[in-house]
Amino acid sequence: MSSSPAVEIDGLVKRYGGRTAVAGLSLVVSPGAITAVLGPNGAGKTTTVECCEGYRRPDGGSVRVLGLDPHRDARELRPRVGVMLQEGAGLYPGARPRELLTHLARMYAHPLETGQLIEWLGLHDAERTPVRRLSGGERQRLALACALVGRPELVFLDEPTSGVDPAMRRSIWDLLSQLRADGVTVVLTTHLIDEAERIADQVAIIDDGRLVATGSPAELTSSDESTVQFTGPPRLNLSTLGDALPPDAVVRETAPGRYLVAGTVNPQLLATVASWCAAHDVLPEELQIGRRSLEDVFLELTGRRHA
Ligand SMILES: Nc1ncnc2c1ncn2[C@@H]1O[C@H](COP(=O)(O)OP(=O)(O)OP(=O)(O)O)[C@@H](O)[C@H]1O
Repeated sequence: MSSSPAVEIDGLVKRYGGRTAVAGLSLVVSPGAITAVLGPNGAGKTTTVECCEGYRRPDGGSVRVLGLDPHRDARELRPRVGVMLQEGAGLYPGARPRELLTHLARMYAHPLETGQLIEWLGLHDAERTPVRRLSGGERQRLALACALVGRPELVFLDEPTSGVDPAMRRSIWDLLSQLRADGVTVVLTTHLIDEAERIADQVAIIDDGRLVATGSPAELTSSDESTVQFTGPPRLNLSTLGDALPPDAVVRETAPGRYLVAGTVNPQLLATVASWCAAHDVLPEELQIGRRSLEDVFLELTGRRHA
């Protein structure tokens, strides 16, 4: 497998009239990996992916996909790249899933077997239903099938599991993991942080048209900072606990009766919390040490503005 990047975005800028949707974004996507692009609504995820798909022309910077220019080399890239647009856009409303997939399969040299795709994506009951009558989740799955039917080397999936029920979501995750095992590069956008955490090798967090963090889920959540959480009676006066904690630690009540201490967690910090509880006659029903989740990191990086 080649080790050159599957996608290389360098200083990408895209404007819509006076609005800058992507503001100098750089990102390198490794081949044969699953990369999840996360970001708040309007962060510029779809615009970035559409520049990679060749649907939009950058106003600045450069994009290389499989070493090629998505616009200039569109013809060469088409058979090698699968695309799933947001909410299954681009499907003919009158087409039926089986005929649509069979038709698409004819355009590729080594397509996947249509029946197999229909089975993988649980579309057998809907294979003869016109697209316009499919449920939202069925349409999503059909769009995913259309992106995969040509056996692409690289797929761009815009929110592939949005509107899909939990069991089917897991099947899609399994399918994406299988694609990765076969050496396919997957780039997906999602609002589901647990999706990124479970299946992505690389996560890219975008905010305001810029890349604000990238790394594996473990890299993004690893830090000395962690948390102690405990439960007790609601509305405890935390000021004396705050005074007893080291300067880098903070405590707050996150929900009635649920308390969170964030900082450098070590045995001394735990002892401080336990002795404060003893002094205030608080028996914590639950007391646990936790790592920052990817969601904590995401909200820290993107949430302040939206809070
Ligand atoms: N064709 C367009 N014309 C004008 N503005 C647009 C156009 N497409 C997108 N935008 C704006 O560009 C910004 C980025 O949009 P984009 O769809 O890339 O964000 P996103 O991160 O994919 O958002 P979401 O999570 O809501 O799908 C938004 O403010 C959006 O309103």
